[in-house]
Amino acid sequence: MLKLFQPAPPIERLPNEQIDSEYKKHRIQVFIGIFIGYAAYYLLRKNFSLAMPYLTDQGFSKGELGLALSAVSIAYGISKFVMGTVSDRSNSRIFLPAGLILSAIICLLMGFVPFFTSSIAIMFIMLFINGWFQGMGWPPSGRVLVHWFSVSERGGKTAIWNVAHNVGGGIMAPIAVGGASLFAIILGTHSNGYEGVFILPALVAIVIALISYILIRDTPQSVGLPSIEEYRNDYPSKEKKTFETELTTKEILFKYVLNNKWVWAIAIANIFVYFVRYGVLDWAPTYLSEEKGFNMDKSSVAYFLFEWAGIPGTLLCGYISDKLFKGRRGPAGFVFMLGVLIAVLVYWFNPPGNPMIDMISLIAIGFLIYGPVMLIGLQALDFVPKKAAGTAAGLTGLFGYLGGTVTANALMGYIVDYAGWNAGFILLTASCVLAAIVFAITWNVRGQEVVKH
Ligand SMILES: O=P(O)(O)OC[C@H](O)CO
Repeated sequence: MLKLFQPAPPIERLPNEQIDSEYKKHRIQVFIGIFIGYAAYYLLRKNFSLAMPYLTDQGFSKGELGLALSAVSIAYGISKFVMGTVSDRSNSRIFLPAGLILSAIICLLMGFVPFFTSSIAIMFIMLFINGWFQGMGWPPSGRVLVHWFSVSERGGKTAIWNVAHNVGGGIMAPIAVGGASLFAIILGTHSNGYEGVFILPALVAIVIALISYILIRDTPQSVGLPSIEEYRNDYPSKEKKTFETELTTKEILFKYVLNNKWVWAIAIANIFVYFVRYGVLDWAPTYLSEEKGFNMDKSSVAYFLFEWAGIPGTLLCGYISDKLFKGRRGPAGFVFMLGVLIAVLVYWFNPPGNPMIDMISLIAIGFLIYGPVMLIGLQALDFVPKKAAGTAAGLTGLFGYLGGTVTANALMGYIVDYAGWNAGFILLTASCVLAAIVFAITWNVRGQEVVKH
C-alpha cells in the first residue's frame, strides 16, 4: 500500500491536563470533517441525473442514459466493499479527501472535455470510475466514527453523521442547476450549459475535500490521546478489552467479517432496504405523473420532500435505538420497516385525485426508510472490531447496491413495463416485510457483544 495512505502512527501521549480539552476539540473537528466530506461525496454521486435532460437534448435516449447511470451504482456497490477493506488499513485523513478529489477529477473531465460525454460507452466508463472513487467515502467515515466515539454514544452520533448524505443529496440539485445556468451564460450559443452540472459541484467538492483534510485525524492515538474507550470509560466488553492493533486484510475478512452471521444478516436486509429506498425514490416522478396525474413540478417537490424528511426520521431512529431499545438496533429497524410498509400501501392504494395523501405517504416513506438505512451501517460498525469497520459496512453496501439499487432501477422498470405498477408495488411490499423479518432476527443483538475476540 502507498506509504501516504498508511494508518497514522501513534505519537507520544499528551500530558494528562491536556487530554480532555484536546479530545473535545478533536471530536468536534473530526466529526465536522467527515460530515461535510460525506455530504460532498453526494454532490458528485447524483449530479449525472441532472445532466440527463440536457444530454437528451443532444440526442441520447433515456434508456441509454439510464444504462450509463447504472454504472455508478454497480461500481459504487463493489467499491464500497473493496475500498472498505483498503480503508480499514488506511489513514482516513488522506483516504476520504483523496477519493473525493479523484471523483471530482472525473466530473471535471466530463464537464471540460466533450470527448468524455460523447458516447454512452464512454460515459458508462467514466461513471463507473466515478462510482469506484465514490466508494472511498463511507468506509473512512465509519473508521473515524468508531475511533472517536464510543459504543454507547455511537447510535446518536452515527445518526447525526448519516444525515450528511441527505444534506449533500439535497443541495446537489441547486448547485448543479446553478452550474448549468452559469455555463449556459458563459458559453452562449455553443452549449446548453450541461458542463456546469459536472464542473460546479466538482469545484465545491474539491474545496470541501481540502477542508476535510484539515479537520480529520485518523485516530486519537495519532494525536497523542488515549483510546476512546479509555477516555470515556466505555468499553465494548466487560473485560474492558479494546482493539488497537491494525489488522491484516486476511484477518479482517476471514476472522471478523465473512464468518460473522450477523454481518451477513444485515447485508441481506440491506438488499430489501435499498430496494425500497431506490424503488420508491427513483420511480416516484414517473409513478406520480403516470398514475396520479402529477405534473413534473409537483413530482419534483415530492422527491425533494422525500429526501429531507429522511433527516428527522434518521435522528429519531438513532435516538430510539439508543434510548428506548438500549443499543439494540433490530427492534428500531423492525418498527420503522413496518411503518414504511403501511406508508407504501397507502401510496399504492390511494386513488388518483388525492395528491395530498400521495404527498404525505411519500414523505412518510422518506421519514421512515432512512432510519433502517442508517441502522444497517451502524450495525455493521457494531458487529466487528473497530479495525474492521469499513469492510463490514462495505459488505452491506455491496449487497444493498448490487442486490437492491440495481434491481430497483432495472428490474422494477421491466416489471412495471410488462406487468404494471401493481406488480412493482407487490415487490416493494414484499421487500418491506423481508427487511422487517431480518431486523427482527437481530432483535436481541446488542452492539459489540457479538464481536469475537
Ligand atoms: O448509500 P450510501 O452508501 O451512501 O450510505 C448512505 C447512508 O450513509 C447509509 O448509512
